[in-house]
Amino acid sequence: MTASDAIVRLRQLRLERGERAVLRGIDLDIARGSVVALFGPSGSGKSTLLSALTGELAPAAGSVEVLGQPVPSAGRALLELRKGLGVLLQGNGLLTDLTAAENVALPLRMHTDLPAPVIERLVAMKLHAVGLRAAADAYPRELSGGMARRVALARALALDPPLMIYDEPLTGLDPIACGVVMSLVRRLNDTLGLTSIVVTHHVHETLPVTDHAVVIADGGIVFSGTPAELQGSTDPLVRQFLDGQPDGPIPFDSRGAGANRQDAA
Ligand SMILES: Nc1ncnc2c1ncn2[C@@H]1O[C@H](COP(=O)(O)OP(=O)(O)OP(=O)(O)O)[C@@H](O)[C@H]1O
Repeated sequence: MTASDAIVRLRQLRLERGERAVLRGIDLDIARGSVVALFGPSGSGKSTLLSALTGELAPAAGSVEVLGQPVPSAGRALLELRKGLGVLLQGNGLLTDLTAAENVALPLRMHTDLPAPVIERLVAMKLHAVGLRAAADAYPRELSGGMARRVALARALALDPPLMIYDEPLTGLDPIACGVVMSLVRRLNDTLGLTSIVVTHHVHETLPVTDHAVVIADGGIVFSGTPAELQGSTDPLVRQFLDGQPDGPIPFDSRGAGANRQDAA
């Protein structure tokens, strides 16, 4: 992969929470146009890694480049970079007293000076993209969990960000809604020319739409490759995670174990 193919480049990245290194020595390139799944046991540092991409957490060492530039630590430059990131956080974050359309319009109202009729048209397009144009006037409480997630997705897409970041997009959804959301992630990625990073525990629902899978555990990347390579992996850490075994190299309480390892690092 050449530098221009990578939309995210991490080099010898070390991320700390408090005094403790959650991740260290992370090298990773994410190819433009790909859907990349980031897996790992609870507490392994997936959300922490996302925080580094969005500039919420500065590296303790190493570098983070997103959209071809080092992530600024603060100020206007960081706000500008964030406009290029569509982030769907855990939970939908929809405002309950606004309709679906009003929720999707929020980022456009906040970050652009577009006239109201243009915003209305853009909102209709985004809702159409997630298959919910007819639900424009519904309030979040009137939507199913899967529909609400898709409205949140439309809102994350509002400013046409080239990079989408999904943190646990399937939590709380039934299997059918999981399938719908993951197919949508893939379809939007391809039709809109995006790059997508999906952090999730839902390995089996996610792998079919994924180009590249990364597993983090024990403070580092323990696997990086295609879904087929992941499924064929014989690495005990990877197998334990994939097969959901309680006993294995990853201690059951991975948060505590990580803390101990870092003390030694
Ligand atoms: N704001 C914070 N302050 C201090 N420690 C934190 C903070 N956020 C996360 N941590 C710690 O950092 C470690 C990694 O947490 P993180 O949330 O990144 O893991 P995760 O892989 O996303 O977990 P999960 O799958 O449960 O969401 C954990 O030990 C967690 O307790």
